[in-house]
Amino acid sequence: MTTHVTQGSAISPMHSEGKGVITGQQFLDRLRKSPPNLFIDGQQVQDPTTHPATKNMAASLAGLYDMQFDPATRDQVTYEEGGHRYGMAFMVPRTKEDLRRIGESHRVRANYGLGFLGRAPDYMNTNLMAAGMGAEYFAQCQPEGDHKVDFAGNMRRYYEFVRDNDLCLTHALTNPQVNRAKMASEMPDPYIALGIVEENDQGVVLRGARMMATLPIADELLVFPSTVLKENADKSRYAMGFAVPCNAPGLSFQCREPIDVGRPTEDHPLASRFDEQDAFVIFDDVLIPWERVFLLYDVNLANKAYAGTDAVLHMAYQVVNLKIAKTEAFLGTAQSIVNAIGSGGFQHVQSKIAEIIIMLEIMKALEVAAVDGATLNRYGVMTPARGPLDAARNYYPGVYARLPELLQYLGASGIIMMPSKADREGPLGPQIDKFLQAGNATAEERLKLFRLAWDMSMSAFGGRQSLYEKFFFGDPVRMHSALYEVYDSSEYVGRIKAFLNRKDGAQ
Ligand SMILES: Cc1cc2nc3c(=O)[nH]c(=O)nc-3n(C[C@H](O)[C@H](O)[C@H](O)COP(=O)(O)OP(=O)(O)OC[C@H]3O[C@@H](n4cnc5c(N)ncnc54)[C@H](O)[C@@H]3O)c2cc1C
Repeated sequence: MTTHVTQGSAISPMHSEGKGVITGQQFLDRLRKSPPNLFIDGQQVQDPTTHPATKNMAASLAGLYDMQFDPATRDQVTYEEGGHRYGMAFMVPRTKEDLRRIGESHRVRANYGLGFLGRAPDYMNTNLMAAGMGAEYFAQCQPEGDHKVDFAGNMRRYYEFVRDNDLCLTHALTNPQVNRAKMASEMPDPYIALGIVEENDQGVVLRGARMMATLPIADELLVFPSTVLKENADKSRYAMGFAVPCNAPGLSFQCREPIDVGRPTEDHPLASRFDEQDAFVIFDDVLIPWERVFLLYDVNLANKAYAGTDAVLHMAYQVVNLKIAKTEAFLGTAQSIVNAIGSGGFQHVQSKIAEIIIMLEIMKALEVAAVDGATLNRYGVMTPARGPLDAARNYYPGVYARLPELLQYLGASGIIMMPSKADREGPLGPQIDKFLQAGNATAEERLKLFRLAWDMSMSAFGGRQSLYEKFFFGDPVRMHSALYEVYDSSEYVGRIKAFLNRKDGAQ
């Protein structure tokens, strides 16, 4: 591999240029000035704000940033502290009311993308808030060599750095899917999985790859300790937690084939706006300055970091709110289709809409229960209850596939017979207007609606969403196992035992 260690100083020291929220334009300017090292179709993206595959997503992110200044949403998505205004996901909740405010902010921001923007910046921001508050957790770790590092201070300062500059973060947790029967150290090359090459006075040098980073159109990559290490040893070169700018020397993001293929928003209403991209992340001897390192070598600490800081619960709280917004979008679209073609009188149609309502109400109830059962954690952070959030993040991936399926059942041929905007404006326009009108809408309105349903459920965009919902919070199989491991059912086991041994009047 090429050595970039000598160029390591290219990563500037962390300092806060700003103090709080930025506008969409400021976000775009920053992205243009320091573009992430993205590769698409064999070429490096010079400017993600103008590249055809990324410019619309960059513009959509800018729209999210602008919500922080829009009088209609400003107070919902930002908060004030010490004379500065910050994004709401950075707020440290001290009360249940604070948690409710944060939840509302998550939903307002999620509605902007109808819940289809999986990794809007709030996801990582809320992770950092919890990690920053739980920074003490990282004080337990020390590097191998002579370098004494204040990991806890680094974590805390990094949270403040991201908050103060209103940065957009992506993250990458899993190692390449080369051979899941083997440990990272047993691969054909010890640096297929991301590993530590050396420590030096400037920082730590990393080599290898990570499998997936959604939203690589970002300022920084966070590799927060993950729970996927299989190493048996207490110490491992594969255990780490750090952050790095997405334009760091030696760091590359190999993006998947774009889903935004340049069609008008009327034709591809979601893909043309919210192709957040997924990238394979390659580290070619990347130097991570010490101030950006949070944990090294300690497998046990790495594996338990999400739980040890409660970051997982705050992230799951963002997720449950996001999924509420997404389910509401499915319900709104499904009901609009039914209204459009006049099928609402059929009993099985009502039953299909009812299925969506039930999913939505379950998710809403779990959100309420998570706040209701919230408690202050050992770092003084009001933390949503684990039980309802575990239920939500295990429930939703299991039922999600039914949502696009229901749209297909309700829309039937309408979801495929959708002439494009160009067709509508072409020679057959008058016929399209006549034959493809809806019971309650013009052909234009009807086609826009059905194209949205198609992008939700059948297009390349919809297909990726189906995969995303299965895996974005982890492998559902292992998540179920984890739930089995942590859930305390001893009270109920005891009750059954007592019942079996009960001596009562019945014979
Ligand atoms: C669209 C999309 C976006 C994503 N975005 C991100 C992101 O932004 N950041 C990020 O870090 N990750 C992201 N992920 C990755 C996600 O975290 C993983 O997909 C998930 O953790 C599963 O890991 P894997 O994909 O490597 O699957 P694998 O671990 O390779 O699993 C493949 C199959 O083997 C089975 N399997 C493998 N090992 C075991 C085992 N030990 N026990 C039982 N079964 C096993 C699995 O059940 C599955 O059926 C994304 C994934 C997708 C699909």
